[in-house]
Amino acid sequence: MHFYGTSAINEAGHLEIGGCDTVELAKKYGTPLYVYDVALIRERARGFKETFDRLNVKAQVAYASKAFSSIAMVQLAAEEGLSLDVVSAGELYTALAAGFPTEKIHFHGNNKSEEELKMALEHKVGCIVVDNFSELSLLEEVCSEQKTQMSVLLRVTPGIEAHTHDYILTGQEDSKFGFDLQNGQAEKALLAAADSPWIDLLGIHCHIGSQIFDTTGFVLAAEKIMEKLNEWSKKHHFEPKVLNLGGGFGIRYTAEDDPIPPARYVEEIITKVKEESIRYGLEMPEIWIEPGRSLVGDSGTTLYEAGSQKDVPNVRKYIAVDGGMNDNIRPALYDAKYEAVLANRANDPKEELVSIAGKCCESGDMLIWDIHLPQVQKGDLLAVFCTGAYGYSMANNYNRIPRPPVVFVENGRDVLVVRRESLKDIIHLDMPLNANAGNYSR
Ligand SMILES: Cc1ncc(COP(=O)(O)O)c(C=O)c1O
Ligand SMILES: N[C@@H](CCCC[NH3+])C(=O)O
Repeated sequence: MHFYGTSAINEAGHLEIGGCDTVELAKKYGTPLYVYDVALIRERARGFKETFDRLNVKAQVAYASKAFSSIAMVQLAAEEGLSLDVVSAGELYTALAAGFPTEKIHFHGNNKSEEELKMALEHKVGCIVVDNFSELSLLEEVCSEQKTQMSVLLRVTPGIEAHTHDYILTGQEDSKFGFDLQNGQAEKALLAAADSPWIDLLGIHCHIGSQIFDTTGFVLAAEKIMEKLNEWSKKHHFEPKVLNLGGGFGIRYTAEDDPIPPARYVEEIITKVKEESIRYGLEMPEIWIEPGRSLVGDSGTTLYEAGSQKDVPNVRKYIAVDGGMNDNIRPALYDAKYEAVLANRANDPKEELVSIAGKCCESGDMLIWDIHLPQVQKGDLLAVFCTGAYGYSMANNYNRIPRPPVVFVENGRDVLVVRRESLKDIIHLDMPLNANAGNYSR
């Protein structure tokens, strides 16, 4: 068993996280339940920041809140001195509700609405990452209407095929994101932005994809961008203050994953940008990054109760749990792999090979195919590791299943930070068609 952060087996043979017994947590909050190891999030955040400090580079580490956004999570990011990447009015609203310093918010998205841009301006976010020409003109309109200048990064697509799942690749030429660096679009956007009295062009942004295990793609992207920046400095006297190289740093989900330490990504990116700045005689820009998964991914564990079982002789044994693709759609969406243990019998020998199914009406609703576990009994507690990123944030109510609560644990204390959705919550947006609405309160 691989232990993440503060996870360990206690004297009772139970999995504990943050000094809290997961069996007790399950009793107190019910299952399914997301448990976040706060100390591990802090350690990851500090690791990134210390690397920049050690290398003496001006930087911002922005937490990509799409990985897991909640008021408490955003407040934790603020406590750790992180900036924040938001992609929608909803993520921005969460940040505002959390009292996050708005000048440290970076607003992303490939189809921001006029309302979203107005909201960003009204709350004076730190910068808007402009994705395409339509957005550039819409932003100009909104800024000129409100007589407000806005700081901007231009998102470019460098034409890099990083090695990861196709659905989470973003740096390749054929992508819905960003201005193409090679075909002249990015340069056109640069000129348009530089020409606008309403836009303060801070620099360039690039994000090549997610769950990437080596530094080659990042280094190549930095190299390609620096080459263009050299060209643009000569042709257009443009030198960026900021170079944002996005997130995407891979983490360990299973024994098959062998990620490099987060600091290595940062070190290699910085080394490349420094080298290229010296080579071209350019000022070293501030380096911004926006990790999501590598900040919160391995700090999250989901607890489930084992329920019904189905044995298909000579084929496989299915163990169904009380959650599934509602709270973790990644296996269905990306064929993502996870490790798990029986949290109430963590020392018991592994005796059988089983597959963990969810409770949705979908054959693809599987959490884990083929895992060795002790003989699972109804009522056992299954802990699935590494569900901290893109678990809760992509959770859904398919089959009208309420979303689980989220608990933060640290130093033996547990704090409920997102409550469980109730059946009332499930129907609270519904409008009855006639008076026969039944007796259930809404
Ligand atoms: C623009 C942008 N920045 C940052 C991230 C965070 O990526 P990750 O969670 O892989 O670090 C993403 C998601 O892939 C993204 O699209
Ligand atoms: N949601 C994805 C990654 C995409 C991240 C956002 N660009 C995942 O779970 O791996």
